[in-house]
Amino acid sequence: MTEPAIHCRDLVRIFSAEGVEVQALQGLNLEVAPGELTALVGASGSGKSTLLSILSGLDVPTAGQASVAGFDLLAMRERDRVGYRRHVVGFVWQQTGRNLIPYLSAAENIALALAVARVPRSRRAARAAELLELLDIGELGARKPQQLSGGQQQRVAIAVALANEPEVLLADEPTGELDEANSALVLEAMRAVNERLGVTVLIVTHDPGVSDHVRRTVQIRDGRTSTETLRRTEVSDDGAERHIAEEFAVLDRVGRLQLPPDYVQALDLKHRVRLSLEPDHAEVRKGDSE
Ligand SMILES: Nc1ncnc2c1ncn2[C@@H]1O[C@H](COP(=O)(O)OP(=O)(O)OP(=O)(O)O)[C@@H](O)[C@H]1O
Repeated sequence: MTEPAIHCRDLVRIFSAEGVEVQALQGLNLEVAPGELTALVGASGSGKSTLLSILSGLDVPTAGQASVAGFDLLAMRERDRVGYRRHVVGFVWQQTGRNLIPYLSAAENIALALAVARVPRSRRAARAAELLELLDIGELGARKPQQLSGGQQQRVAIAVALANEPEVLLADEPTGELDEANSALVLEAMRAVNERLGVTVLIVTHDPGVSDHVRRTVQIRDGRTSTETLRRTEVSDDGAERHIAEEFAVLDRVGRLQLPPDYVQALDLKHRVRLSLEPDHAEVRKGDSE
């Protein structure tokens, strides 16, 4: 079996602020295969940014396991972390200002990232042009960020993030400051780089439009992965295409799963529930006898 590009097992991150403990991640499990394009969604405060900070090597988990492209994020020393951020992962942040240097042109921003990635000077201009072309903004290389639309800036940011040829591209709300049309272009660009370069992509987002661009959406609730939606297209005999989306609950390694809150509410489930094993399924029923 190939090793997952992203692997988190029982991941815990506890923040202590003024004597109060916040469990941002409470035993999160996630596997992303190499070359997969996955969206991570969840309510505000569910732990998405915390997870992304850990995966990008900016934050260290309290307990559990986390590895990206075979790099163990708990065991890594500070010096290795710098190398990891420089060579293994690429990031795109929500704020366009955090991604690009305002006084450099799009091509110069990419060339700078190439310099940091130690690409020889003689190859930088051609590589920058290639990346701009890949992102469909080949003609915009000479423009400074403020001369570009938000969507164009984020596409330059993707090119910058790809400069070091990362194995994994991480994006935190890359469409958070964009309108619907620009969001679609940026998500499409993510999909295109995933397909053409084979880079593994994980996008954290609130954007409901993301479902049109990714096959797998993982939902985080209260610091754990709770459900997943997988989409596929079926072509019937008469050639008609049908888009199918199926939602799954996630079962962890020891057999735990989270029931969706609307199920719990609809059946008024509390504290204890009855479980029974049927030939081809399991049943969950209200536990208390009336
Ligand atoms: N540095 C910190 N110190 C204390 N608590 C923190 C810290 N960072 C995050 N938290 C808490 O951890 C929980 C998860 O936060 P996180 O930012 O990961 O959520 P999120 O899903 O990314 O939310 P949003 O969608 O609003 O960005 C929240 O309760 C948050 O208040």
